[in-house]
Amino acid sequence: MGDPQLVLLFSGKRKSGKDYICEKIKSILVDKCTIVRISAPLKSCYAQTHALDLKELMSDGPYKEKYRLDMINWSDEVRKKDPGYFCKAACDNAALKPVWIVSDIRRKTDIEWFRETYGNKIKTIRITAEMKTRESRGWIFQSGVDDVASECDLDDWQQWDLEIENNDEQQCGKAVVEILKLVEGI
Ligand SMILES: Nc1ncnc2c1ncn2[C@@H]1O[C@H](COP(=O)(O)OP(=O)(O)OP(=O)(O)O)[C@@H](O)[C@H]1O
Repeated sequence: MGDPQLVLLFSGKRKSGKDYICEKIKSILVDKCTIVRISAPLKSCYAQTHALDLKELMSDGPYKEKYRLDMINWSDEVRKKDPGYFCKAACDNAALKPVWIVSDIRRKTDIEWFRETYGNKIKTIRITAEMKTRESRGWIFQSGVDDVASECDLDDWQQWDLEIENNDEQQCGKAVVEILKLVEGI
């Protein structure tokens, strides 16, 4: 594993647009960055141990939603033994680039692991969108998913380097400008 110069940690509720914004940043920074998904080793390990289709699980469709609840519960068991397990696995597999875009930070323990590992190279970014926006993007409240730690643990965390709203393209454009300021000089 090579160390990056800057690690951008993105958090947000389901359908707030984490992936969408991370892909936009990636399309601008291109070879300077890579997207790191904590969900990647998590899903690959889950698919392997449960004999499931990893490609479908990685996509943004009904297959992922069908298994989300069970995956959350299974991954919680792994985290109980080692809270940084999936963060470390994701970083071990990440490409050597100056900027890492971690698209799916969900827990305080995720941030703690990155802080312990990468120190002041980390910047934390919270993406928010109104409930009606998230609904228009397909979000439907699901008990056991939207009311548990994987979705709510960072709701009361207040040390974000950047808090951005993503309800429309205009806000998204502003957000991208703010995020790119964090990358200046790298
Ligand atoms: N600013 C935007 N303008 C238009 N569409 C958007 C915008 N932001 C997100 N979307 C769309 O909303 C949907 C959800 O976005 P995305 O998958 O990025 O959310 P997410 O926060 O990663 O969700 P999840 O946690 O469920 O993976 C996608 O179809 C995406 O294209």
